[in-house]
Amino acid sequence: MDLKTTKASPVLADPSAPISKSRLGMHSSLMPYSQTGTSFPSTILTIPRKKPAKLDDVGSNGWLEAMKSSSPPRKKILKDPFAGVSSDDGECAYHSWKLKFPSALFSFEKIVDYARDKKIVMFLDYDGTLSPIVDDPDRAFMSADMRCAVKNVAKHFPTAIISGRRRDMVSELVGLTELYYAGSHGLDIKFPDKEVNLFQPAREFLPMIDEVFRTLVKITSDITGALVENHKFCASVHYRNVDEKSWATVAQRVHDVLKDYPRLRLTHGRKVLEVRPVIDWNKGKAVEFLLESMNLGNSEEVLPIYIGDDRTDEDAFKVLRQGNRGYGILVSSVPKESNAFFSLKDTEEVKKFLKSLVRWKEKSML
Ligand SMILES: O=P(O)(O)OC[C@H]1O[C@H](O[C@H]2O[C@H](CO)[C@@H](O)[C@H](O)[C@H]2O)[C@H](O)[C@@H](O)[C@@H]1O
Repeated sequence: MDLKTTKASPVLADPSAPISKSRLGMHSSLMPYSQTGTSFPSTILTIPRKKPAKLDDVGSNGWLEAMKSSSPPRKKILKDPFAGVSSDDGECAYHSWKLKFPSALFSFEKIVDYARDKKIVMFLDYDGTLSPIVDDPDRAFMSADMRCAVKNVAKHFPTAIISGRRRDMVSELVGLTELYYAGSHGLDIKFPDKEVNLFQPAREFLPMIDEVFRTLVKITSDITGALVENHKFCASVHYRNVDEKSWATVAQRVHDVLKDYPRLRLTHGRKVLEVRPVIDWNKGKAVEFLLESMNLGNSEEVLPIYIGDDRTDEDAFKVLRQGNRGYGILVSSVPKESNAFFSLKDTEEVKKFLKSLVRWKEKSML
């Protein structure tokens, strides 16, 4: 582990110690609906050696179901709670869903009213949040206008990009050196404008990920449309461009490879299978770590806002919700179960929200 910049260590000495309400920065008054859970998840890092439970075929362990429901088309009945319940009357379902997850644009006054005496810290996912979902992951570019919006946000609030992509790739796509970057689902963190200051809690997994990446490339090479990306601390197997009839083959082959790697696990993203180290670290832990590193982890005066569209963003939403510490905003145009508080429909609405925040801040400074 290489940790050079932070004053506060992310590793808590006693994760079971009680945490006071003031430390949590409780602010239930603005919650759109009732909150549960007040315990602060510790940022302590553990690397379990235990073999995770695995089932023998992808049909029986829900992989296929999860694959079918990821990134769902609007007009489809879906059972997965993370996938939504859209149907032919999808519009209607979407509107009633928004009663539970109100639009962050519609609730903007409420949000900034609450933020008035607080320091906002902005966390942004990349794919599906800053750049629209496209078929080719290499062509997921954010618009110049979005870049400008993020740049302006970062002038006023500490801003971090938290992505499943490898850090150097996402930082190149965003192209703003003044931001914090957490790549590989938070496993590779870099502070702004500093070349060497990194936090990489899964360094020991590098050779293993590299090896598994090569194997995944090999075993999917005959599946038309399959694409494997090496994200340094994790690997992604894309099936967005694979004929649905072959999804079971993709799943089974990835599953078979993972049998030989008990220290790796699989998570589901949007038409992507993500192979990650079995360590107690995720986007939520990265958010906690970054707040601590900024010396902003322990205050009622801080309001973290996290915007993301994916299941992996749920870990971050959960952290903000469990501690009632800040706001998760889910980007989705279909109803989905989520730990977020608010919603935005798409990247255009994300941009509007960011611009509104900048306008509000600049006005408040006059
Ligand atoms: O955490 P994120 O920044 O949201 O990254 C998650 C994954 O994003 C990318 O894949 C997704 O976007 C692609 C481009 O729009 C799309 O083709 C793909 O189907 C989506 O899953 C990235 O390529 C993955 O490696 C990331 O894990």
